[in-house]
Amino acid sequence: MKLATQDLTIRFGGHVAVNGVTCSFEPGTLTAIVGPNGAGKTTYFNLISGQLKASAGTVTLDGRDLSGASASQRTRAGLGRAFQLTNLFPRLTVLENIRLAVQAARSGSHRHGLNLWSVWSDHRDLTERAEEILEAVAMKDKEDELVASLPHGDQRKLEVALLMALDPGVFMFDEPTAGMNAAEAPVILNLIRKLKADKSKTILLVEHKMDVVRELADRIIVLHNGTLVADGEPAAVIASPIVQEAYLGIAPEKQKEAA
Ligand SMILES: Nc1ncnc2c1ncn2[C@@H]1O[C@H](COP(=O)(O)OP(=O)(O)OP(=O)(O)O)[C@@H](O)[C@H]1O
Repeated sequence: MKLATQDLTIRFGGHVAVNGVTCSFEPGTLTAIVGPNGAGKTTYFNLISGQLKASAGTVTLDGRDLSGASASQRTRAGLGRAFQLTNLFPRLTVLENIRLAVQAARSGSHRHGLNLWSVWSDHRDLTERAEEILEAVAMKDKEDELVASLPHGDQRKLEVALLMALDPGVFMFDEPTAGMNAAEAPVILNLIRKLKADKSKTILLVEHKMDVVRELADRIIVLHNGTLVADGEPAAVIASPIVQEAYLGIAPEKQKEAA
């Protein structure tokens, strides 16, 4: 799905946190969003996903204007953001949570009425799909554990699993490996690599780790003080003076020395 923002802006009192950002994101492309702390990256995500209402500007998905839509309406329209755990059911197991998400994603396309055979076979299909997803995030061995009892890294992996289960057109990841250990992070990066291979998906990634950005991004956009200051092919954007200075903190004279 094609996602676009037009003049997207939000003010908090006198502070403009996102300032007239116009940008579009195409299927089959992973765009990394980088910028210094406080640049407006998470706020931009919140405006796209509907957690925050814009002061001005629009968000469209395949040309459909979602600016007035709630966060859950945007999710239904195909915008997928890695969920916070408040969206999970803490007293259900890992498998039950993922199965519910798979079911939510399929509802509408699988209506069989009250036929016990189809209810049973649906249940089996949903469980199989949920188990596949748990396998992909290396959590199959935890499927019977209660979500509330999971350590932090597993909870983060489960957020990604939930997003996979919902199978949106647009995937939005906000520092997906933050707080993960050395064994957990590669699992998530691998999943994002696989998603990239599915050319129908549009992927947005807010990420501070430049090695991850270099490897995964097809394109980088840079936010600085809420404004879009660079947009393009990764090598060119990383090499640009504005990124060297504003993001990597290298002063212009040091850039000359480094060159
Ligand atoms: N709800 C809010 N009320 C007031 N100011 C806010 C609010 N949310 C964000 N801001 C401000 O907007 C600016 C952008 O914040 P944001 O969290 O989007 O930056 P970021 O680029 O994601 O930073 P980081 O890399 O540290 O996560 C900051 O100055 C922040 O203090």
